[in-house]
Amino acid sequence: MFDFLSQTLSGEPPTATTGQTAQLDWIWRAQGILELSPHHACDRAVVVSAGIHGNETAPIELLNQLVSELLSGLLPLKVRLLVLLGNPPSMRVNKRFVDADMNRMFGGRHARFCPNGETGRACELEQAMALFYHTSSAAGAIRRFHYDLHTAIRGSLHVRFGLLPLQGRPHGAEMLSWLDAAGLDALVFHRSPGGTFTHFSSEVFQADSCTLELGKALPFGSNDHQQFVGIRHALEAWVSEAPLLERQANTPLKRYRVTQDIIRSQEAFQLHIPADALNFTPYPKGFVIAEEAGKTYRVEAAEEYVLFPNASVAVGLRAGLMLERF
Ligand SMILES: O=C(O)CCC(=O)N[C@@H](CCC(=O)O)C(=O)O
Ligand SMILES: [Zn+2]
Repeated sequence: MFDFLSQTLSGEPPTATTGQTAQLDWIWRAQGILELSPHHACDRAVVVSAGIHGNETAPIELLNQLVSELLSGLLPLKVRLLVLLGNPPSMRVNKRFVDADMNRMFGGRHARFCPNGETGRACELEQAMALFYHTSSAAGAIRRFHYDLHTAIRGSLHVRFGLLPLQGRPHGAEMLSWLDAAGLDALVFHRSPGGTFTHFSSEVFQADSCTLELGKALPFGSNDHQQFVGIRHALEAWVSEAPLLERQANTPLKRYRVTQDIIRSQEAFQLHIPADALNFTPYPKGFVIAEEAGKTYRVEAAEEYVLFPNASVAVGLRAGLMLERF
């Protein structure tokens, strides 16, 4: 039985690209792209992805462990499952990306970037997802889900949280209660379309999709896996259709919506959020968040919370989000 992560990091295909166990069939579709199907019929098609940013290693290790448990028969598989390790070249060098941020390229936006490894990979992942959802539908698995796992650059006042893409239909109740039971601290609702992988799966395939932020980004081998036990159990329960225990956290899940997408549209761009500010730090009305020629971003509500502030993004990309509670 091959180790999916080692195989992906090696850059080589496995000796056999298909196989089966007592419970499932697997197909290695390409580097970092593995499909698993149970022998019995099922109605869910689930995509789990990690490593869209190569330095966010804990979720990559988490998915690798999930694959090992499934392939060894330790965990029963009850859904059709596509496991994606997003950006192997950036995983090899422990960087968020090699040339450009892939999580701004989905939904065909890769065509707007200078062609590079990430534009090609974003296109390959879109096609792998399309093939998976279509073949799953043909096999009767018509309920689509996508969880894209990340860790953040900064520390955070909410350690574990989900980001839900903008969509024209309500977010699925089953996914929302799973996120609650998984012990997340907060949910953030986007209010504009984006080039993220979850926006793509939600918009194009009507999947119930969520970006999961699970802690702070650290290199391979440096993660404290105790911090990821809750989400590991939640993912195991999801793919094996086992009941998930009630939420263990003693505070209810908080809800935020995006009030402002801070875009760096020029080279000369100043962000007034200190380097050590944690995600979800509140700022008062009137506070100047960022400035560039002809544009000043200010806190407009009584209080807004900052998320993912980053002045060094490429021109044209998101340099942070401002949020409000609701
Ligand atoms: O810590 C940071 O600055 C970024 C962490 C990260 O990669 N977050 C995702 C969120 C995607 C979303 O908005 O759904 C990203 O920025 O791509
Ligand atoms: Zn990320």
